[in-house]
Amino acid sequence: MDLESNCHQFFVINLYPPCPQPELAMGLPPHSDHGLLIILMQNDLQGLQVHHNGRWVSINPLPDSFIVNIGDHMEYKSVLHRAVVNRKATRLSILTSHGPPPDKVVAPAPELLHRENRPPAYRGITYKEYIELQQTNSLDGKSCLTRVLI
Ligand SMILES: O=C(O)CCC(=O)C(=O)O
Ligand SMILES: [Fe+2]
Repeated sequence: MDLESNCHQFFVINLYPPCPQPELAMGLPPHSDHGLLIILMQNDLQGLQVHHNGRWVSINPLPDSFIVNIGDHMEYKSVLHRAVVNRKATRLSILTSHGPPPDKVVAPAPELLHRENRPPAYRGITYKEYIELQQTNSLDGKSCLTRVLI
């Protein structure tokens, strides 16, 4: 397989400086990640929270470990998460995100729809357009997947 033309990798660094009023600020608003697989490392500070059973749960950083997230394009439940800030120290997270090429239209696989005899639940959209949609401020705390539901 020609990996260069069949996938797209992002490298992201998030820097969250100390915040005097963390209860009034948000490091990164709620979202689920685009792409297939996201591998994240962070310094030894809490900040990442996942939405679980209707509430935000803080993820304790484990030394020498990565957090692996499933992205929206895996068609498996991607998790809604956010990053909060703190009063005392700078938090850093570094991640790579792996997805299809930007111009690739991602849509439910016709073979699976046919086998299940079901209409598609999502409209087809290029990976690039999906990322642009995900970066808008109009998601209102919801996963971008809700924007491509039919
Ligand atoms: O800083 C974090 O732990 C989360 C970063 C994140 O969710 C992202 O960049 O998509
Ligand atoms: Fe994320």
